Amino acid sequence: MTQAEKITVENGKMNVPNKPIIPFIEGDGTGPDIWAATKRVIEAAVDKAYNGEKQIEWKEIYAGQKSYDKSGEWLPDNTLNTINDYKIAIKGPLTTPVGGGIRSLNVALRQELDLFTCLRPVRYFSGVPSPVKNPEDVDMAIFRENTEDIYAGIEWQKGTDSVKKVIDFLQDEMGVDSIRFPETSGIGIKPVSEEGTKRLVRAAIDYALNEGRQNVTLVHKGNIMKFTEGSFKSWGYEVAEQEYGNKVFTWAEYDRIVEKDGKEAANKAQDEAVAAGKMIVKDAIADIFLQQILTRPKEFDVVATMNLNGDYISDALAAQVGGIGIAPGANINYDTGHAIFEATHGTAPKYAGMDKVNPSSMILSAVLMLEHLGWREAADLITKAMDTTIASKVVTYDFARMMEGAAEVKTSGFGDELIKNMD
Ligand SMILES: NC(=O)C1=CN([C@@H]2O[C@H](COP(=O)(O)OP(=O)(O)OC[C@H]3O[C@@H](n4cnc5c(N)ncnc54)[C@H](OP(=O)(O)O)[C@@H]3O)[C@@H](O)[C@H]2O)C=CC1
Ligand SMILES: O=C(O)CCC(=O)C(=O)O
Ligand SMILES: [Mg+2]
Repeated sequence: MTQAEKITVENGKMNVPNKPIIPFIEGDGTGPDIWAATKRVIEAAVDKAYNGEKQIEWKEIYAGQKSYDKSGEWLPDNTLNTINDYKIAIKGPLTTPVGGGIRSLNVALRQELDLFTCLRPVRYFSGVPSPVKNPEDVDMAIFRENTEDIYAGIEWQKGTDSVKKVIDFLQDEMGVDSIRFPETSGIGIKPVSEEGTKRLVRAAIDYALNEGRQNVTLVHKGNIMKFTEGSFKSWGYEVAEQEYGNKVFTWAEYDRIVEKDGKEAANKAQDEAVAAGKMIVKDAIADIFLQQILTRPKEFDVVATMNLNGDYISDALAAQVGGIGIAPGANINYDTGHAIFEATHGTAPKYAGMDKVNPSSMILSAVLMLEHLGWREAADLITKAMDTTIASKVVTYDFARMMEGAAEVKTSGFGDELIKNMD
């Protein structure tokens, strides 16, 4: 029997043994339902692809309610240390209360392990019911910065001594006179750094070039938040031009040519760059971008954006290809090789324990994990089974309610169906 071993990373190269130990967090709410189906599907695919030559040994680690009930801790050090040590993990969603209580454990995992990219690929599976006319036009990969922004949760509550101190400082020492209601305001801080932006944009450009994509769009609200979102745009263009100059043509370059030689010259330069096989790096302001991905999604391939924008954009795009039930994700540090794979959606608490929700988001996150491990044969088996199963209209409630002639199955039943359709 093959000995189970840790995945290691040496000189930036990941070594995956035939029997890697992979930690998992079951998650809160519907997490246990979707994890049970996901685990069975992964095991069946690996078994089928490698005839027992490869196998995953699962190692349960704890976070969220299950952890709190067990040890009184929401996110024990042991969980962080284990992921740090074993490099790759997969998790179900974890609850974050609104307006008080603990801060997001999901965000804490990303920050503590410095998983600076949240990669969320969004593509259409034929037959999935969608609210738009041409959902197949959506094929985008979102690179969401995962450690900074207003999402970092640096904020002070209204009426506390701390918020008073911050407001006094802003008014007395920084000359701020635009806090509309200082006595009743809470305050949040939005850190966005050059370092954080550049490593994220670098990851997005590398991905786009490797995947042969045509463009990367930097999405920001830099007209309003000039030194955070606006700087994200400038630093993004900087990294594109300084590090990928011979492989990309940027809209910053386009604008410089317009200024110097006019629009015709800029259009000509862009056409020549595209003809020479260069990839376009462009940008869009976040509000209009949300309209454009709906009206002309074909124009966007890879999206690089900040944390909060990325959160909104990923749920919005998921809706276009059939909803959050089929939206996978991965939190990755491309420098250290650490990664946690997780669905885009949350705990969907009203369905907890009902064996009802769609496990596809978590299963497709597992596909990303298998691809990350280099186990493409197993990943492809699952993706193909997903195609076949959806085409046969055997689906969970979320798709069944929008699909004519569907046979509704439970979470576990959808897992069974995928396993049956693996060939
Ligand atoms: N990474 C993570 O762990 C995340 C955690 N969360 C947390 O999850 C909790 C609940 O968040 P909430 O805003 O309700 O968002 P959720 O994503 O949990 O659920 C919202 C709705 O989306 C649909 N949905 C979600 N998951 C599925 C699925 N697997 N299959 C089919 N439909 C699904 C359901 O729609 P319908 O009602 O129409 O059937 C559900 O009611 C919060 O505490 C939040 O902070 C949120 C996002 C990510
Ligand atoms: O951490 C949470 O509870 C929400 C996170 C979230 O919505 C996301 O990462 O997409
Ligand atoms: Mg979200």
